[in-house]
Amino acid sequence: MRVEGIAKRFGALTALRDVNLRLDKGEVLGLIGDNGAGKSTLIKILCGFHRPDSGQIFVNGEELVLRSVEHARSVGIDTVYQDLALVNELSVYHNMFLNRERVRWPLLNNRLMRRLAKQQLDDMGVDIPDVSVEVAKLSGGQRQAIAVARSVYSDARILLLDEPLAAMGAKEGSLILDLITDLKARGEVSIIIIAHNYAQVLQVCDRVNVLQHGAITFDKPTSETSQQELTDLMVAEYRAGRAARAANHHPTPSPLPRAAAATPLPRFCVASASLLPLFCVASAPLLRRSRANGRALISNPRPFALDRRGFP
Ligand SMILES: Nc1ncnc2c1ncn2[C@@H]1O[C@H](COP(=O)(O)OP(=O)(O)OP(=O)(O)O)[C@@H](O)[C@H]1O
Repeated sequence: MRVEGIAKRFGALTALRDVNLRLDKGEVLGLIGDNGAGKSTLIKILCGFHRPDSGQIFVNGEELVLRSVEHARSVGIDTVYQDLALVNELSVYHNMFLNRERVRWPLLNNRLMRRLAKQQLDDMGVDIPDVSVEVAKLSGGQRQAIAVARSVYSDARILLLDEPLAAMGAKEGSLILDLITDLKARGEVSIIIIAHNYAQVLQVCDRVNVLQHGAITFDKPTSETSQQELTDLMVAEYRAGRAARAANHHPTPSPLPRAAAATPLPRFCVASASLLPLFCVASAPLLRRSRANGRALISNPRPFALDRRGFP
């Protein structure tokens, strides 16, 4: 896959400015970048969810104008999102064949789907003893593995993994890393992985790209870079961003007193305040009378008089 000059704006915000990227056959490419750098936006463009404002995508040398996620799938580009798009209430095998169910007319061929799902998961080294169990009962790592296996067995040739290792413990994470290593060894699928853990990126990827300011600013084989270099890049980016924000920031000491001093009191406030003594004097007799009535009622409680309809 080759991506040239991809740009994407959301209103006034430029998410991607000029992205150029290549993914070789059978390669695992790590895509890293700060929060909000545009990584997910790029993945969503590559899987047909967003239309880019400009730029081109080529697969096997041919330009592709992706119309939808289904269109991207039909040409072999599939995505595993952070939320995995699994149906918790369905079994593992039903999820594996979601949208491409095997049918023995007029019924679902559950037996065949069960057998194939078990076989496919075993092939990929994913250990799920019972594929009839509901997906909701599995661990995060197992669920992620099912989502990946589903994409691989739906004939995806390009797999886009949006933070597949996020929020996973060491054991679950290593299940996915093993799975990706396995896929890499087969060489049939090319993979882009978004990840924030540089150690894992270096462990599993062939090459790493850094997305900054809406463009790819760093492209190296993982064998030629290190966790330190990637961390330094990100820290430098963070410091540059903070310095830019500080340069644009005009400090205002305690905004409330300043605003109060700067803004004159509205005229109606001044008028109401000056009328307050007059109001107190005028309402004093009324107040005295109502207090007297209250005292009289307390000392001599009277039952309510009821009218003819029985209302007080
Ligand atoms: N649908 C949208 N509408 C408006 N703005 C969006 C939309 N999607 C993304 N953005 C904005 O585009 C920018 C890039 O977002 P994106 O999610 O691609 O970043 P990211 O690099 O994946 O971040 P993270 O690592 O935090 O997931 C952000 O400023 C985000 O707020």
